[in-house]
Amino acid sequence: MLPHTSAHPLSGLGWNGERDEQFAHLAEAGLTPGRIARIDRGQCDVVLLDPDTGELRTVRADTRPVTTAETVENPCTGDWAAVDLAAQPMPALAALLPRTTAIIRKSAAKRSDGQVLAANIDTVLIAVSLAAEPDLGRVERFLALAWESGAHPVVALTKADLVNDAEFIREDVAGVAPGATVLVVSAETGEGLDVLRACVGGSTALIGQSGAGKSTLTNALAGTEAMVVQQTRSVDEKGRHTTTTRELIPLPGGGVVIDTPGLRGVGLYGGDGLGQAFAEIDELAGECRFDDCSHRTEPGCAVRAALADGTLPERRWESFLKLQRENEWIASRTDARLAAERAKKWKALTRSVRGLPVRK
Ligand SMILES: Nc1nc2c(ncn2[C@@H]2O[C@H](COP(=O)(O)OP(=O)(O)OP(=O)(O)O)[C@@H](O)[C@H]2O)c(=O)[nH]1
Ligand SMILES: [Zn+2]
Repeated sequence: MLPHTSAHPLSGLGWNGERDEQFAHLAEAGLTPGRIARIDRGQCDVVLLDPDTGELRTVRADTRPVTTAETVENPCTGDWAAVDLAAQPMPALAALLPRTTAIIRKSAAKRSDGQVLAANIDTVLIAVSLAAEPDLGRVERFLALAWESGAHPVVALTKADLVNDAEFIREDVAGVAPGATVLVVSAETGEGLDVLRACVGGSTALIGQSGAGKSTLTNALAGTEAMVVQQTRSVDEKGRHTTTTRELIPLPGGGVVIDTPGLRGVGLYGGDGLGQAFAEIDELAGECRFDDCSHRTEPGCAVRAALADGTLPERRWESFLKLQRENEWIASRTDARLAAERAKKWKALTRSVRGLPVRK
């Protein structure tokens, strides 16, 4: 087993002792750990430590061996995978490690399966431009999605150089973002970037509307060292391949930014992210006289009372109801079931790799 100190060559990409332990059986079977940087129709770019040179490199691998009909289980950017470098005709993914977090998008209104956009994210960085008045409903939607993923949300109000009441707007946004960090930044003047850097250790996924300043923020965070992962020859190809790691961008101080096209403009998918994004409504509902209060006509309704005296703004309540309606259709397919299935598959796989029972 590889030592899991901070000096581990993969630790900058998010590898840690827990993953090292999970991977032990697979390493014994001759597989190499790698982090998926990009998915592309049946294949992916995966960043791994070359077993021969000990250096990081990007390898093109076949994703089909770990692809199933359950789309939410399929490999995505940010997943840690076990790579079979010796597979023919090209390297192939042999297994995915269990995810710590995942950003999931429902694929179409009538279908109940989701698409995983990014996995193993520690922070969801929500970029919101100060160039126009922030759409609080949209911010709330992003926040619910972020909480839902299991990662911690940070809202970056970008382009602060364009306004002179940034702090005022920050307070407004912070008011609809309980539990989240809300920062004011400018890539133009450098304002707030140090604080932002301190907030985005580990793996950060970027979401936000087109033009919100996501690419600019990534560049500011990554600096000129963005491309430390060199493109090198893949095992079975003569030439250099042309794909880049631009969707999994290593940061100079360690950690990565994940910026994939799929993340740009995402919806919601089930669960209690909504409860966290609207924590004060959750709390109010707990104070209603009836446990199953629908907050419409019941006596002793704390939500109605808060709406009446203005402590709960009508806009905030409407926004909550709208997102809740969007979420309802998915309620029967819980994340718990998906997690259980994944754990089952994982056990079966490690067992088959090693031919031994797996420790719990
Ligand atoms: N004044 C000012 N302009 C900025 C700042 N950050 C970004 N911009 C500008 O805003 C525009 C959009 O920035 P991008 O970084 O491309 O935004 P994006 O979110 O990546 O946009 P998409 O790629 O469309 O999703 C560009 O013209 C940037 O130059 C800033 O801090 N200040
Ligand atoms: Zn109520």
